[in-house]
Amino acid sequence: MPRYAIIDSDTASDDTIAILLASKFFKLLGITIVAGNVKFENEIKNALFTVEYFNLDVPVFIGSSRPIMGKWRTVEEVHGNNGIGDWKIQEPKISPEREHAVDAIIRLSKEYEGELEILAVSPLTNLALAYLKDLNIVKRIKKVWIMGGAFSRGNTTPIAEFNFWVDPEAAEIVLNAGFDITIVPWEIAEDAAEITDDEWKKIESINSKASTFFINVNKTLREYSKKYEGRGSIHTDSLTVTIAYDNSLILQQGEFKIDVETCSISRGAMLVDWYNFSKSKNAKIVLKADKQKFINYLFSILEQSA
Ligand SMILES: O=c1[nH]cnc2c1ncn2[C@@H]1O[C@H](CO)[C@@H](O)[C@H]1O
Repeated sequence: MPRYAIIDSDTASDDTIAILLASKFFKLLGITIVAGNVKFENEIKNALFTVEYFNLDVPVFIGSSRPIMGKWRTVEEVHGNNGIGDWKIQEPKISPEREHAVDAIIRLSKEYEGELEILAVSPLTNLALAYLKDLNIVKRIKKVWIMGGAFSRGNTTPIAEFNFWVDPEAAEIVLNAGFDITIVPWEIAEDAAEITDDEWKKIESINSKASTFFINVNKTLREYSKKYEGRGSIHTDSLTVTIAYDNSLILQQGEFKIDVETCSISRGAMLVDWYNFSKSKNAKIVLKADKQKFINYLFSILEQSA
């Protein structure tokens, strides 16, 4: 039985690998683009390039080019000016679909009612807008996997992770809509999705079409991580997609009421109601993930010279 998914992506560096993994693990019905990591035109181009490079038969839908309310900044310093390590690529020959991403999410949720999973490795703007346009989407979508939120070690502000920080209002809307949600937070990925020097060298030496792609698109991410965070690059989006595919990667999880702070200095912070003061729960959260299993999946796909 195939599993059906849409990946929602602000396509830069690790997002492209998450797209590749998702296309292997799921019947991928679409890539929906949302504002986040880098200039919007470059995100679209990176998604199209990924589809073309790996010959994927997956449509790309353009979504929201800005968050719902707040101001945000793109992070070219993390991903490279073009979002993929400044790799000089040719203009993709394929084009995005004319249908808007929000409409595509709503339509596909009807066509694949009860079977569609959303892999949200991005700010949650598109999904929030789809929900606001059609509240019944909640009943039709099987599962929402979210890469987002930090417990207390933010990668964008001292307390906020990038995806929640870019559009905290969207995150708050999605978290409280009633979806079946599992969140993979930043710190969990720091532990389970770091590519060390050793692993980076091993990937280089695979020398397949996919490993060459991996090294090129993640070059700036790696340099940034080494220089500013003092370790290897963190492949959170790829980890989230792999966890969605194989739940045995989850070594520990909990279910809590989770909110996102939308005010001033703590904007984008994830609030976990550890002691259940609110007497309610709205999402599961991964607390520990299996790094070895993740690496095995990643390497096995990079070794297939697609
Ligand atoms: O410094 C960073 N390291 C890794 N990913 C980042 C960084 N900044 C933004 N992102 C993006 O935000 C999510 C993780 O927070 C990922 O989805 C990634 O695409």
